[in-house]
Amino acid sequence: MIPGASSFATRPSIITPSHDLYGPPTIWDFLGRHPGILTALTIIVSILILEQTRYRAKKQNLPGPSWTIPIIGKFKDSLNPTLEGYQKQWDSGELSALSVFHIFIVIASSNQYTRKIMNSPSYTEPCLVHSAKEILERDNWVFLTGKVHADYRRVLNSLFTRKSLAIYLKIQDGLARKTYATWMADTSASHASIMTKVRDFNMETSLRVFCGPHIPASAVREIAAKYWQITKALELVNFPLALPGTKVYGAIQARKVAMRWLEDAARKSKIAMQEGRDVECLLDAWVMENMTVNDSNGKNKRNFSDHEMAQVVLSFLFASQDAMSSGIIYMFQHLADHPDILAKIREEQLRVRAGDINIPMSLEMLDEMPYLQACVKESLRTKPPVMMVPYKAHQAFPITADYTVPKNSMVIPSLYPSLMDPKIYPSPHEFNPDRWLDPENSANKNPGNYLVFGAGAHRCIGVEYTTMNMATALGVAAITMDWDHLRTPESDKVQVIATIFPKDGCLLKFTPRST
Ligand code: HEM
Repeated sequence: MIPGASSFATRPSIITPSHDLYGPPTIWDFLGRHPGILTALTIIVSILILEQTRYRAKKQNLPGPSWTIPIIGKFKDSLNPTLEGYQKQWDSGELSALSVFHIFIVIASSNQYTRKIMNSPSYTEPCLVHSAKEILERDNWVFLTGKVHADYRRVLNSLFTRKSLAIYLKIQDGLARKTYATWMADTSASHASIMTKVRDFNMETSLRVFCGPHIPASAVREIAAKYWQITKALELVNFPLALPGTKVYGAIQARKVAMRWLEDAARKSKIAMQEGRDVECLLDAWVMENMTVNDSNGKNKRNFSDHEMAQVVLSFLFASQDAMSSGIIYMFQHLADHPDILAKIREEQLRVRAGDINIPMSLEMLDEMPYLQACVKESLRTKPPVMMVPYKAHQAFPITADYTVPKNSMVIPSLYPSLMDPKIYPSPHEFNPDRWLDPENSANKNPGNYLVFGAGAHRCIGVEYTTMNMATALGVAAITMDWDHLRTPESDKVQVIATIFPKDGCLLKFTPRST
């Protein structure tokens, strides 16, 4: 008897199969005849087991799925994010875990851990969404960290001084009036989604504030039209390769178009300032700032190239286009749904303007409009355009005594739960600007919960700019227009596209203000 034959009789051999003797061919017979396939399968199975083992080792006791979908992980969910999905994740724990395309992700929901992530630069740094480096280019200043970041940011802070803001405010006021006139002139439209209207309005405002007369109207239209490609690519994790047909590829093409115009604007701004023309926009303010610094202190000369200046403007567009559009859309929706609050805004507007609705908004006037400012603050709190900010742990980060975020993981502070904390903001979903008017209110007593603009070294550089722009857009709207909201079952549902928008697109009808 052949040694081992008895075992062959009970278990078909993968070495010497005999169909006649042992019944129909099995998978083992097949693999026995194709050892290459067997090896490949063994390798794949080992990789999959390793993937699960590594995921579980990183996750430890954190809430989250106990195994990850091979290779893609939660990629499908990240393609179609919903507020409900995020809420489920936040509800699962102060820290929770998941994995997408082998990227291990820790999500923080509590105010304590959220702030800790944003204030621990020795362990963490912002990484924005996965596609951001492809879209903005890797050498964009927003990816700097530590001292180089702080130094660069100091230069950019000088573009948001009160003197510069006053120049931008004039542009914002003028464009709001011009834009609203076209919205009201459109008598054909009954209630219609304001998504595109507001995005175009916001893009024109941004580009005129940033580039002034140095960018032609055709370029503003072209960038506005192409920018949607960038918005669409802002998913937490994208398909890893920027191949033609992918969203990231489309976004890169849009960036190239925008950068050509922005570089051209930087070049023209330098010429205009050298010719002694007035400062009319952010680029002009920057060029003048450089010229002044260079005159008084030749040693610390830092001349920014057209490309660098264009990259900064692109980073501002990137940071503001979706967030500001979301903020303005929700502001219109909130005020349409709260006519009593809109009436108080109007009363304040007329009082500060001494009845003259044609006076352009100024910083001094804004200072005298606390109710308007409270409405902007509350609108951003109840519908924060940015709900989470992706960071990366550049080294193992002991976030709690029991858990260390592994090096190179994504670690995501969530802003939304802090802004909805019922202990700080009773009836958190209620749009209640009054909570900001009483200095003793828990909202004012706990500024650390107001995370609309983030916290720490990378806190939004455009906070004052944003507040001023939104207040102007709303103040001018309140005195020049009436707007009616067609509420639908989707009005209060949230659609997540980079930021958040009402699911029905916010259906409004604008008419000239009758009184
Ligand atoms: C409603 C409007 C806006 C919201 C809700 C918003 C929110 C945010 C948030 C949450 C961050 C991340 C902060 C962090 O990591 O701690 C951020 C960063 C940033 N924002 Fe805004 N933002 C808005 C408008 C703007 C505007 C208008 C500009 C430019 C004019 C701007 C420029 C930036 C920049 C450059 C950063 C990165 C700062 C850095 O890394 O140093 N943002 N913003």
